[in-house]
Amino acid sequence: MVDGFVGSWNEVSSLLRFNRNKNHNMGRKFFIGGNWKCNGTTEEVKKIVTSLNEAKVPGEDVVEVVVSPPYVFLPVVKSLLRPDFHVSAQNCWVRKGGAYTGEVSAEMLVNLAIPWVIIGHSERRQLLNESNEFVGDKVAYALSQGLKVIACIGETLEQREAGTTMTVVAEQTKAIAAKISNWDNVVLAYEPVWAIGTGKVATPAQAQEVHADLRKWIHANVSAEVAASVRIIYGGSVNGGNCKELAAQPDVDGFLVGGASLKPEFVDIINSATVKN
Ligand SMILES: O=C(CO)COP(=O)(O)O
Repeated sequence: MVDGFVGSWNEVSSLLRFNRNKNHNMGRKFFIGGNWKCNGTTEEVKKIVTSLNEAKVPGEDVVEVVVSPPYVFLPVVKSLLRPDFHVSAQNCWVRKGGAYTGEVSAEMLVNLAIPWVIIGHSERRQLLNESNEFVGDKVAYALSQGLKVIACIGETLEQREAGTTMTVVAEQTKAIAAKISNWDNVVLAYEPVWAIGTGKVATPAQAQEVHADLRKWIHANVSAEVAASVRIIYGGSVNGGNCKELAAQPDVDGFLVGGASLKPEFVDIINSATVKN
């Protein structure tokens, strides 16, 4: 009797889980990040916020929207932005603040109630020599302070042409996995370097292939649970024209958008979340 009850409860709960997953893409809410990079004046930033505030987009139950202005504009954007959208910093320091001229600490972001931070963007990896290990340390420290992290990975054109894409992104992910034990507040952004700012977007098949392989890697090296639940978003020349086809890929859980996040087409990209429903 007890066994029968346990059995049927397991059946019911797995059925519930199945239905929930079927409707919501394994429970992974679509995520749209707008990385404004090193762009904007106060006036321009206010204009972008005004147009975002007027935009018609699906509710927070369907899509999570996070915009990432430069540090100096974080307070103004946060104060003006609609409450269903959130803000992110583009970087933070690897440990507690102190004598680190020019840096901004995770504690400061928390103090300003900035919930998200981008870490390991390829522009920082390339231009500022941020290593896999340094990125892993930064992700771990930011999480330890209560921030949510968009952790970026991705291969260069040379590495793709040499057939090492998966090795490269697995190494980058491994360096993060080595430093953290809880992935609940991590979104992984796969951003092939050759696609960033080049207009050369990955094909939906290319993006899907890497995302699916990454999920398999996480399944084997982290856990089945994290593999099923972690959101893997794509970044690199996403625009209003190509977002729907990319969004339709089963392992693409959203986008990290650069150039197009400064333009009205960002709203179309947010609306591509409806492809999943
Ligand atoms: O780097 C990116 C987002 O972080 C992508 O930039 P683009 O969308 O301009 O290619």
